[in-house]
Amino acid sequence: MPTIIMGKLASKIDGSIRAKAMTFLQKLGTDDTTSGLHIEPIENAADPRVRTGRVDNFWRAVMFRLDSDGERHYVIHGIWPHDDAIAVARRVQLSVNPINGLPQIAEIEAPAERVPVDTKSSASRSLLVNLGHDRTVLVETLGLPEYVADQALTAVDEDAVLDLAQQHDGWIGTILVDLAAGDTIDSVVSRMALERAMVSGDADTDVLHSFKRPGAAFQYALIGDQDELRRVIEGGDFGAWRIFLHPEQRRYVDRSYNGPFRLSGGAGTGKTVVLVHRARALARRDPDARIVLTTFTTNLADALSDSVTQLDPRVQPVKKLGQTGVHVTGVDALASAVLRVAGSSLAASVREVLGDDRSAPLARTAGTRWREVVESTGTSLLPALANESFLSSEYGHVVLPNKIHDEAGYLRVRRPGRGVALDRAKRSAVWELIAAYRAQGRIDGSLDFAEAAAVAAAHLAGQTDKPADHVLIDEGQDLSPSHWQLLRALVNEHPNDLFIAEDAHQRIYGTRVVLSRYGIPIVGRSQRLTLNYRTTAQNLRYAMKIIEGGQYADMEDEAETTGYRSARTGPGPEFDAVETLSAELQVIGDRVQAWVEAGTDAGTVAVLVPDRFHRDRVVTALTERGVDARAVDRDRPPHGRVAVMTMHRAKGTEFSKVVIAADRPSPMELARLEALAPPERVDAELRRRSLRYVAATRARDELVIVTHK
Ligand SMILES: Nc1ncnc2c1ncn2[C@@H]1O[C@H](COP(=O)(O)OP(=O)(O)OP(=O)(O)O)[C@@H](O)[C@H]1O
Repeated sequence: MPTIIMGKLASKIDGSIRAKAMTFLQKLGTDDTTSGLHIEPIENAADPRVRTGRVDNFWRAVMFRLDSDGERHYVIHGIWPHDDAIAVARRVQLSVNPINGLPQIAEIEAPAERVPVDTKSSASRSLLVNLGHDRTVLVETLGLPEYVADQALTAVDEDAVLDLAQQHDGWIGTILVDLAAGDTIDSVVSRMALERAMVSGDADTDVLHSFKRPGAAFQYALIGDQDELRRVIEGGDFGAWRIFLHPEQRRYVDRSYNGPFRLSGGAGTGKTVVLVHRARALARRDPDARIVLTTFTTNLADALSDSVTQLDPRVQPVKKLGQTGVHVTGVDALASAVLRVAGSSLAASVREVLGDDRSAPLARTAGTRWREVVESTGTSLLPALANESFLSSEYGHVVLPNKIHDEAGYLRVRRPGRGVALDRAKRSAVWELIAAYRAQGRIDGSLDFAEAAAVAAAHLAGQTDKPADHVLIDEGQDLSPSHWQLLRALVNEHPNDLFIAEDAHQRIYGTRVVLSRYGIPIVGRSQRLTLNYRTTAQNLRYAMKIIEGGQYADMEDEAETTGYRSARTGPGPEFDAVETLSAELQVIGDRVQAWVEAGTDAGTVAVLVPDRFHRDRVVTALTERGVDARAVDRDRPPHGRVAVMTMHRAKGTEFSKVVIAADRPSPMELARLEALAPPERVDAELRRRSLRYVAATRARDELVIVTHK
């Protein structure tokens, strides 16, 4: 039975022939002598291994046949109309790159067709020359084909190198993107896992070996079975993440870590993809393992769960914490699950954390409680401290994790990283409010979300028999100290216990956490992803400007860096300035309607707005114009309808085309910010910027920003 090696290019099959291509490839993978396939060599072909096959009367597949150790492989290069396919088949040549050992398909052109490049005259204006590169290093260290190196060396700026990268799928394009972003040669070699070719032959065995190198996996996949084949073909470009992993992603999926590991990376750099693949890899490696895949909200968990099933239908997420398999859930739901099964033994943990009892620990305290307490308690504190934002953060970062029960304990406790300094009198006044908050909780018998996580953590900390073997966490930047205590307590300390994905620039909730303060030392086990797969270079530049200059720090308390790059290009973001709300609704309607009327699937369009009030107005305005739009809240974005959602809800989603209604803060919001203590205000400003950054990075292709004059 021949093995199919699917190229990424070939997986982007025209929708109209997808079903026929599937039938063709299925038959080929079963028996290449099946009648009707017409697997034929081509006369005078540049590569004697090239074959064409009959998909239907009109379409032909172009492939390479490789025979090694009695096994046959077909590398699928692509599918074209008959005459084009023959022409392509004549001129393509498969070889092993003699420098980096990766497979390379070159098109042998007539000499006149390739315009000679004058690298000398353009050298002074060349981006890559100015970055210190020359032809020798591009060709002899990285293995770029000579003509690609020459073209790259004449490109004057980043855009010109990216344009060239667009013409080369796979490792050549990816290396060019890295070079355009200013990477050193050493870091390109390491990111792409380039290794010197061991054998420089082009025998079938050598070529086959080249397809199995990590650097080739981003472009080629050895298809194991018919189901996988179907997923590759049906998924097309949108499904590429399931099959074609960048060597860097592959490394983080497969590698074993001797303790908690942190993977950071900007929006769209494939962090979630790594988590989902890693969950599957862990489940495959140990079918008895209990794997928890968690994130900040239930919506995000639903999306993660969908991705696990899309990646591999055999890894069906399991419903209950503690079951063998992959359990996908929001972190607060995780806390509730622990409390539910704890039963009567919970009382001791509640007392340990809060110093008192709760009669209904499964009920959640209302989110308005801090405000009510401040309003109903006469306090000597200035509004800069007597507000929900400061108090809930102080409670969550200092009081709960340290299990403080009384004023004396609060007066003694260290408050690292809290920014706002508190003298003794202020601490006493803060404690008075905290005590009032707790007293109300006692009356209700309930716990708030942070308390629930802290109690669940305390309950698990006392157990040796943990409910999980591996915990994988997405959106780590938004989690609170008690979430981290819970996650730490969920799994014993051992290799591959915690794997954390985070992006400091996308923290839109809560206050920053330093992991080592909550029993999660990373020490040297952290890496960053920098290649953005979602956003075009043009839109990425706009998004990066939003966070430029902000003092962001990561979960190890180090300044967060950027240096993100995109392999995709497209139109730059467009801006519409309006004066009134009705003008804004008009502009949003015009943009969305134009896209839909031009044939864009409405389900790939989204409008992102600051709040729910705004959202409902946009939905009404779009509906009145006859555009099928829906407000998205707890449910998944609708198929075939324009999604309208808050920027907070948009976290973790992506669309082809996005309109952002970038409202100015309301006078009330400005007054609220103004009243905060300076460090809190600085942090609130960072979160506001992060929210705009999150929104600006949701579009794959086109972005429109509607601003107020
Ligand atoms: N190896 C890959 N090949 C093709 N597409 C990929 C690859 N890895 C990720 N993608 C795509 O890039 C997009 C972003 O990936 P993902 O959601 O994992 O990024 P992220 O870093 O978690 O983003 P965010 O932080 O914005 O949620 C998705 O559309 C995903 O399918």
